[in-house]
Amino acid sequence: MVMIWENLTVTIGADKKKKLLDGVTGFAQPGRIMAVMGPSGCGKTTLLTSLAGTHAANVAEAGNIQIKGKRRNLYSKEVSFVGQEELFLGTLTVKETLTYSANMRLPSKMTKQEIDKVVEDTIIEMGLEDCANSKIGNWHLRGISNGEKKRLSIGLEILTQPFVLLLDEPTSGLDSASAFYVIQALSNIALKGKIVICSIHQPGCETFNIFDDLLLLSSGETVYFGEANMALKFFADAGFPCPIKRNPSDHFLMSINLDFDFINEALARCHVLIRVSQETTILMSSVADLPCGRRSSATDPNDGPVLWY
Ligand SMILES: Nc1ncnc2c1ncn2[C@@H]1O[C@H](COP(=O)(O)OP(=O)(O)OP(=O)(O)O)[C@@H](O)[C@H]1O
Repeated sequence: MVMIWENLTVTIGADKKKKLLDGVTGFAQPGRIMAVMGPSGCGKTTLLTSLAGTHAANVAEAGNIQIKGKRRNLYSKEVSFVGQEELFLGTLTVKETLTYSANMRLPSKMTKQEIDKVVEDTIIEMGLEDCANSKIGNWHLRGISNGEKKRLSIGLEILTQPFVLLLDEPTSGLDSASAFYVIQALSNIALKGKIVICSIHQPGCETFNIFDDLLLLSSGETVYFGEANMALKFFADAGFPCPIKRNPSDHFLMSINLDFDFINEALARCHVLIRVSQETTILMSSVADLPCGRRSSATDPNDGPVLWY
């Protein structure tokens, strides 16, 4: 019941020499929310659009993406992608926008009452009750807040109940409290048995703590992939302890930015950065049997880093 991406390589150019992603491997489980982090330009959006099957026409993709044991189908309704762009009709209210989209996208055999129920549930799930009847707004009409717009974008995608929800920086431009609220809402969606993966830039401590899993990228390569709460130990073991009072996510990015070759070498010495290998392939094929949901090991402080490949 997992989503797997194996040896994912994305290149541009006729000669396919420039690699935007270089053999990235990982998996995501239902019931868990994963953060994709890394410096600007490291390939976060590229990874998410590849997983969603919506990458630009000028890039070439190689590798294997599977959902529930089957190769990802580009036209599958199981995967939804929420990009950074928000395109709304400013003169419609939040509820009108959701109702319009629900009528267009939900099965035509559904009755008006059933569609209204889906819209109401989505409004509650995304905490949009207070602004349900407010106009979204545009350049000359003051409307809902940026945080509410982000939650509306997510609401539009969860109308169809996708199994996998991919989001590109759902908290960009939000203050820390609004960002926390958005990620909390996404975590609640994951808890309903969905896979949620989102890129995020330097979340605050409280927001970071919501994430179950973390994928850290640098220059299109994996630096860390595992449980989010084990990343600090991972970096400390590799010789990059997080100073007291520094935000962990700041620390990861600062360490990566030091010198990728240096950190890569240090991490490899610790036998924790393991590149795609024969063993990985075997391990990857066995993750399909993992149970869904948050694992008890995440709460056991005596456990070492759980490295999934
Ligand atoms: N279609 C494309 N054509 C050419 N170059 C591209 C294309 N898509 C991405 N890139 C380049 O690939 C690299 C990774 O881009 P990507 O948008 O995935 O990074 P990111 O980690 O999401 O960055 P940011 O945090 O700044 O949004 C960048 O150098 C970008 O310029």
